[in-house]
Amino acid sequence: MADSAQAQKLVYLVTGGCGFLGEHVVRMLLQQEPQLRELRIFDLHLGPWLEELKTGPVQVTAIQGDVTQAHEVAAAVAGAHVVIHTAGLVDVFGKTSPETIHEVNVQGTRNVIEACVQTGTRFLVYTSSMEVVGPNVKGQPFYRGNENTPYEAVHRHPYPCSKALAEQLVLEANGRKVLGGLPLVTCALRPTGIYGEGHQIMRDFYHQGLRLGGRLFRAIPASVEHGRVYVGNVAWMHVLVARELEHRAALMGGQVYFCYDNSPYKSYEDFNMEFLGPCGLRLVGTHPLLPYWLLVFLAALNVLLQWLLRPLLLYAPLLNPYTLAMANTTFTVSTDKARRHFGYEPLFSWEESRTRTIRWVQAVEGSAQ
Ligand SMILES: NC(=O)c1ccc[n+]([C@@H]2O[C@H](COP(=O)([O-])OP(=O)(O)OC[C@H]3O[C@@H](n4cnc5c(N)ncnc54)[C@H](O)[C@@H]3O)[C@@H](O)[C@H]2O)c1
Ligand SMILES: C[C@@H](CO)CCC[C@@H](C)[C@H]1CC[C@H]2[C@@H]3[C@H](O)C=C4C[C@@H](O)CC[C@]4(C)[C@H]3CC[C@]12C
Repeated sequence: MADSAQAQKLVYLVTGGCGFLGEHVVRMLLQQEPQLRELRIFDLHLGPWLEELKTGPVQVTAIQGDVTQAHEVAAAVAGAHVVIHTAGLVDVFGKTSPETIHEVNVQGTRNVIEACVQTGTRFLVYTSSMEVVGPNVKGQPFYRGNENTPYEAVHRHPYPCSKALAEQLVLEANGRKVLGGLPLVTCALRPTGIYGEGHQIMRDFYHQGLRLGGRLFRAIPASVEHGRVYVGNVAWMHVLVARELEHRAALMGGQVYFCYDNSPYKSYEDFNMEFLGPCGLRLVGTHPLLPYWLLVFLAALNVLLQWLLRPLLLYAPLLNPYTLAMANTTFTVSTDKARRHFGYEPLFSWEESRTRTIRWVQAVEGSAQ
């Protein structure tokens, strides 16, 4: 693929290309992949910003479609050299049913794999998640672990269950013969908590802080480390993996890679303050202001309220037993596997990631006034 004879010859498909991560992958591909001839963007909801991309040298094809519909996926995949499958239902707040999460994340991924096999697409990059590993239901810490660190990955929540099943399907599909007889090459990227421009939960915390008079209240001990990675670096990893899969198929096929960069190890709340602080918010308390048992109680109460109110409205607050466990369990990554296997170095330094995210929050602030 590196031959100059093949310059501007490649067709890529990004599923979920209008999501938070997907948009960054799309923009990164257009900036950093000189061999791109056509970029297909497949999503349930197409963003208006796609229009501005259509004036460049690469043909941008927007496809409104549903990954749960095998025929729609097959039509989008046909003729693509590489598929980057980021589409998924990211729901840890009980907004959607477990069945729907399974349908989109697991059956949707199965449809993508089958479409590759049936139409002859050889390279598939899957956006998995740290949650495929943990934190597990026992709340055991994963302290600066890597892809080989032993950890009991046991889940009950529909979202991590679905991501784990989908990842397994993708890895097992590595080596399957696609139309034409050549082997499918797959791999999975596992981001930790992604942050950056477009991060909805950061926006929610920001607005919550504004409603509380510029304050947020510490709920989680500062000593609990939570892994975070900048969206631009996650997108860059996807671009690199997609590019290198053909050249290093034997090494990279069937592999998993955590997504990492130089973002500091901090608690979830302290990390958010790196951006919300410069935007005028203050985190009150050096220790959690409420005892942990009370948070557990409030989280359980939210589940009950969600269930009681379901016939009337969707009550989906940030705090529930699962999100509390996630925020309250150390889970951080320290690895260089991506560097060793495909030469990954973060494209954005921590300072730049931070500055970009702060600028984005400030713009959100401007637009909210
Ligand atoms: N946000 C994070 O912190 C994080 C961390 C680890 C992994 N991930 C994974 O990264 C991927 C992208 O997550 P995100 O945070 O950008 O979420 P997102 O919700 O912003 O983006 C997901 C996109 O998928 C699309 N989509 C959903 N259902 C679809 C369907 N049935 N058919 C077609 N498209 C559909 C949505 O419209 C959306 O544009 C997901 O697979 C998620 O599991 C996210
Ligand atoms: C107890 C609250 C007091 O402030 C804090 C609640 C925070 C939670 C809403 C978030 C804590 C950890 C987050 C998750 C994590 O960063 C990794 C994720 C993986 C990814 O695949 C999807 C998003 C998420 C589940 C992310 C969601 C929000 C948290 C649970």
